[in-house]
Amino acid sequence: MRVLVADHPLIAHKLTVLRDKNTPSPVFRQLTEELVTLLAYEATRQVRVEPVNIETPVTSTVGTGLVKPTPLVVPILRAGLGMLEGMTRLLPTAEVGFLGMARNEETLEAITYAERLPEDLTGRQVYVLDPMLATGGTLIEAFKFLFDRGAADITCICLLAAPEGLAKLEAVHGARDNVHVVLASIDEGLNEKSYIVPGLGDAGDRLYGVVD
Ligand SMILES: O=P(O)(O)OC[C@H]1O[C@H](OP(=O)(O)OP(=O)(O)O)[C@H](O)[C@@H]1O
Ligand SMILES: O=c1cc[nH]c(=O)[nH]1
Ligand SMILES: [Mg+2]
Repeated sequence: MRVLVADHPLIAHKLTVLRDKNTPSPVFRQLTEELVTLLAYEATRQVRVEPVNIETPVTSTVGTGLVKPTPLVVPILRAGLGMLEGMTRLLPTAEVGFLGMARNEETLEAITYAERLPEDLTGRQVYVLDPMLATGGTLIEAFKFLFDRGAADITCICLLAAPEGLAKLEAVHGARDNVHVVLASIDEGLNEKSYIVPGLGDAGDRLYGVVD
């Protein structure tokens, strides 16, 4: 498993505004999209490409095309949905599948309440979108789902991770060279409610303004 924390002053700045409890939902949504586009630039470094022959107005040349089938992007509802637009802006031909998952805030168990993915993911590159990696329970379930269907490799883009969640993911997938996590920040840790500290609060609530 490879973990990459994107190191860029604009990412740090946008993340700071996102963390601020006074940032309203419309600004939060806009910043989330912008951050994802910046992180996606790093996360897609290993996207599969092949040579393609094209004609420019001047001559024939060999360029670069995405290998088909193109990658599958999987936002984890709700909060991951706020990252979709920022991702598809960079990868407009990607297909999109959906996983609806919610963490039970008492047991911290991740429950899957919706799934709309291709049955067969054999050989596919998959990009999972979820802003928060807290205990890691949600991503471990999501990755299991995708690998069980044959996904070849998984790159997850998150905004924040807690060291505890990363360690849990590492314990399950550490030996794999086909799991990548791209982040804007590794925060200090989890509080007594397993929220990320300093964090940004509940990402779904802040994106959509509904407190659950
Ligand atoms: O690493 P974990 O401890 O599993 O927690 C992280 C999960 O919690 C949040 O979703 P939530 O369950 O709040 O659902 P929501 O997106 O509908 O708000 C977040 O978007 C992750 O999916
Ligand atoms: O800090 C956290 C932890 C889980 N889910 C969130 O949205 N935020
Ligand atoms: Mg939530």
